[in-house]
Amino acid sequence: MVERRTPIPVGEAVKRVMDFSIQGQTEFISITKSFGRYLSEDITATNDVPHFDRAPYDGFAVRAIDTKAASQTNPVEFEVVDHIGAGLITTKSVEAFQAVRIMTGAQMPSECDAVVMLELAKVYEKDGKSFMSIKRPFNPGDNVSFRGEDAKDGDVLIRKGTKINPGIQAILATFGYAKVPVARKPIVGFFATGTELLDVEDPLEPGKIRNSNSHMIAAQIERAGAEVHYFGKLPDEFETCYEAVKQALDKVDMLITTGGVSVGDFDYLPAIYEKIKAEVLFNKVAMRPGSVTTVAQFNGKLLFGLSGNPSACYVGFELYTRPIIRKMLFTEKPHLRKEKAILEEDFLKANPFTRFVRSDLTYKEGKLAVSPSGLDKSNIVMSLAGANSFIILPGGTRGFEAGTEVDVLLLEDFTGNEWPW
Ligand SMILES: Nc1nc2c(c(=O)[nH]1)N[C@H]1C(S)=C(S)[C@@H](COP(=O)(O)OP(=O)(O)OC[C@H]3O[C@@H](n4cnc5c(N)ncnc54)[C@H](O)[C@@H]3O)O[C@H]1N2
Ligand code: MOO
Ligand SMILES: [Mg+2]
Repeated sequence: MVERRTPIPVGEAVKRVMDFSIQGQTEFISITKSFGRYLSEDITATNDVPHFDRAPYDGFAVRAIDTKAASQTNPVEFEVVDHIGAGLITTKSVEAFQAVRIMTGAQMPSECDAVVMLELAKVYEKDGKSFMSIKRPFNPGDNVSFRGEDAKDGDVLIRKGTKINPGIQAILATFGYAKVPVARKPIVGFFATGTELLDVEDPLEPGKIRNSNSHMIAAQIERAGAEVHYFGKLPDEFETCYEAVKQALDKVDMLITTGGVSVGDFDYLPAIYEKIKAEVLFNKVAMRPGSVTTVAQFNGKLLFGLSGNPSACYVGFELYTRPIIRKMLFTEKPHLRKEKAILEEDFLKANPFTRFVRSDLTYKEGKLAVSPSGLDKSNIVMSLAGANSFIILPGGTRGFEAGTEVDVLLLEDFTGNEWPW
């Protein structure tokens, strides 16, 4: 008698995975290697930025009070007592009707509170001394970039769990983070199972297919922010698969297999979980594709038995494996980000189970529009290339017409979503 499995709702399956106790770890890496990694601690300003008042223009630093009487008919003259560029500070004390020629980025002389742009000053020499004159008054603070205007010492600037982008790299450098606290990348191992599988470089043979899941999953692991550890492909042989899975578990933080997880005669994953005494969290989910997705735990490690069918495998990873990886990367929003979009074409199939349709989400005149990126069957590979999202069609619904607003999950987003969607 074939085993009967009871499907559980997607939300329950997600919860069982996310309740699994697994923590991220911090490592410190050079800032030069930190782009694209995830912060494991909040980043706080360690000083004011800028940490001194400075000139935002090339010009003359003056005391605003000395400029009050300046007008078109009454130029006011200043003696230029020093000349500084960025990185230098003046040693002069600026007295009434004196100015320092100052370049963008240089620290303001302490007595000065305004900068006259070069274009507004008339420059000349008299008796071997430098002078400039202006024909308009300035207020205190005019053309000054103030200490702390960009950030104040102690400000929390970036939350842990954020993916480091080029702007964050600039912030890390600004505050002297030569070593950056980032989440250690979880090591995600995986096997592709199936006697039918050929390697990419192999010529086709009758009954055999090239192993596409490995390359797809490797990229999904990387996109999720984890480290890929590919153990290779396995034939559908119980002992071989059992030994391989058992030994691989020591080398990884979690282990994925693709294929061999359904009720077929050569689907050995269920028996392997039993033999290693793994606790199965679920083995049937009310979703399409990916209903056979199985998750088990053994010795503090999760085992993801993803379907062999490419589309089902892809969806299973995004819904269950990616969020737990993201949790280990310290984010508070580990799930795929959900948005609403207008369905661009009819999708008239009924949905006994919740359906995750691989789809192409675009902007149309300021709104989000979405359409399936190919055939909606779990064995289909081609629809995956154009998929940047999943349309969620709830279980128990009949069909959806073009123009309907639907929920979509974003695959290329790195901010994420809290649970529930
Ligand atoms: N009697 C039943 N049969 C099936 C059921 C069921 O409930 N009762 N479920 C179906 C569903 S739904 C799915 S999904 C598949 C899941 O099968 P498995 O996860 O056991 O995967 P396999 O049987 O090993 O392979 C399925 C399919 O995928 C191809 N495959 C496998 N690995 C790869 C790979 N690395 N690259 C590309 N393609 C791969 C494989 O050749 C098969 O065609 O079971 C249904 N059957
Ligand atoms: O698990 Mo299967 O992918 O539902 O088609
Ligand atoms: Mg099978």
